[in-house]
Amino acid sequence: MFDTIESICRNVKKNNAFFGGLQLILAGDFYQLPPVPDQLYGETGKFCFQSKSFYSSVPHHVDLKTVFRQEDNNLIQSINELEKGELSDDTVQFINTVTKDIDHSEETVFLFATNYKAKLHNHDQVMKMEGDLKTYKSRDEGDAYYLNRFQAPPILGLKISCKVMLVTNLSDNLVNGLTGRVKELTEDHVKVHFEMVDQIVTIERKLFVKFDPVSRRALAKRVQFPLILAFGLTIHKSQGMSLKSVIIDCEDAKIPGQIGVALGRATSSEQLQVKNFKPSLVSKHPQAIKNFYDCSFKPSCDDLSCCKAEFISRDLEVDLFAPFDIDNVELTEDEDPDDITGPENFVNEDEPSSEELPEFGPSPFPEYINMNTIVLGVRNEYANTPFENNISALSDNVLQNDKKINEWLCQQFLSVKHVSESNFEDGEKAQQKQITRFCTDINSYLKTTKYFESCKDLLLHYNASELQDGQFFCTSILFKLQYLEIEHKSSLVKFDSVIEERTKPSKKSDVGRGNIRHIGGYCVAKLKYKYQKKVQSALYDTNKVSQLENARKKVLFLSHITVSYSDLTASSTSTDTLKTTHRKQNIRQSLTNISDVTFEFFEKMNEAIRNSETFSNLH
Ligand SMILES: Nc1ncnc2c1ncn2[C@@H]1O[C@H](COP(=O)(O)OP(=O)(O)OP(=O)(O)O)[C@@H](O)[C@H]1O
Repeated sequence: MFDTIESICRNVKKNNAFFGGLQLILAGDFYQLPPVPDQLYGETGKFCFQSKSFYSSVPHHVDLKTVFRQEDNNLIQSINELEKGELSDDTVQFINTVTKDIDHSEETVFLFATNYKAKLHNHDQVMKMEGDLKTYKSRDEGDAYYLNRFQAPPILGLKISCKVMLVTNLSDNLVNGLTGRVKELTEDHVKVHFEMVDQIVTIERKLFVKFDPVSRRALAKRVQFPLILAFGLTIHKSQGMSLKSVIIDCEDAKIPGQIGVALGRATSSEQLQVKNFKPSLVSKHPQAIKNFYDCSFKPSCDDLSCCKAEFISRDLEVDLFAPFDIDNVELTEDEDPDDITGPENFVNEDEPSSEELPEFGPSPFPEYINMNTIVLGVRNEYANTPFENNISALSDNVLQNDKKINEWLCQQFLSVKHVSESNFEDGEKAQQKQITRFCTDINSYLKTTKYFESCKDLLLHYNASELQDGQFFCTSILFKLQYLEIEHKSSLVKFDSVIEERTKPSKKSDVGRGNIRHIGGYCVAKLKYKYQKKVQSALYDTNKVSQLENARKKVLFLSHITVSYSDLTASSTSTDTLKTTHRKQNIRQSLTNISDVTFEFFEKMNEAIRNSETFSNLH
């Protein structure tokens, strides 16, 4: 973003100095909330000091050290430590002193870590107010994913006197984030009194568009009043505000700096209440920020002549700091147990050469493969079908021990054996996972040109009138070979011991158990998302009160069985499973982690599924 703005300014001003020669003063605190990535615009969430042109165009760096918003030193120290993710005992102690209920007033603002909680709070507050509720449904068009991300809501429920916030810039002083109270509600407009600018403004519906810069078309459009309820806000939305009375709910806060930003809104600790705080919710920013602040490369502000420097392209190559790449997750080199041997692997394997083929003569097949039985089985399968005659004719050749078809059968048997050897451990009973891989590889083999050509050669040799029928014959043989191989591999251990092993406590590997934990977390996250959507679709609808209550309870329950990643690492007794869950999560650990008790539930469920499998239904 920073580089783009720099380049646009240069182009607009037709001046090759940085930012087209414009003078800039940038103010910011990188220890607050990190940038929000936007895939559509190629924004990876990097900090602006990681932009190529930052150091050349903004050489002077001044630390502002005087705090004006707050006077209470305990509060100031706590905010600083919370933002940096370095908590002292004093700060934890201070937060414990601000957990008591405060007296609510009209001024009190509730802050939440998630949109879901803020929306619910606003719904509850407006429903509690006296007066008629007026709902405004948005007119939507386009992709649901982008529609969900518009600030203006799909249903806006308002009452006279309710607290609202502008979510767009209407003029120089009517800006995004300005709060006010509703004075009048009509079909076409909403009148709002904005106390800060002391203005009563008539607000009309506005068009919101999410534009795709690549295809140059709108992905989603929404027509709605540019307002949201503002009894409760997300911490993100509260950035920049000063609040005289604030209640902060820390539940689900997981972004570095988030709780610090929330406490940083309070002007004093008297009218500050912090709920659901746990030190484990506080995480650190990337090291790149510390590097930025520690940097000694800070020319004084006495000589600003360097700021007049012309744009020199090589300056853009200067890279003083190792870039922080949010996508650069360190993955372990473990082999992913979910990976299955892809078709390419098999296709690239050399097929058994003809020299390896057993001599034609006495049966070259082991005792568990009886070609006559296989071929008769295939013949029976196609009895009373249009393919019956062709398949019978081919079968006859096998039954007459004809050389060509026996060679073909040997070749196919060797191929199946070859795949079997690469999937099953020698002399050990086949596991379900190995069987799945084996079947996948056989399927891949059936798609190879070599297999196709060998069938064609065979069928042309016998003048099979319908090549397609012949293909059915060949493939059926292959499937029967596959089945017999699986049966053989599964029978290496006696059935009794299979049952015994299945009823024994699980002996799965750490990776296997980690996978169960990860899948469990995924299921919980999906369910939670589903019920959150149900809740949101029932807001402000008096016909859906029970649906709302029901779904709300489910979300609450699902929230209770999830834990933050740091809590999990600190308290889990199944730490062996965490390596896998960590590997499967992205750098922010934003996937849902389940508690140990919930994990045990999923493990038992998995065990029950395994136990319900029997030898007879393996195929
Ligand atoms: N020099 C000053 N003298 C008196 N008051 C000041 C001064 N600078 C800022 N303030 C007051 O301090 C409060 C916070 O200022 P401001 O919003 O600029 O800080 P900020 O660093 O942007 O805060 P944040 O990033 O945490 O939102 C405001 O109420 C502002 O009026």
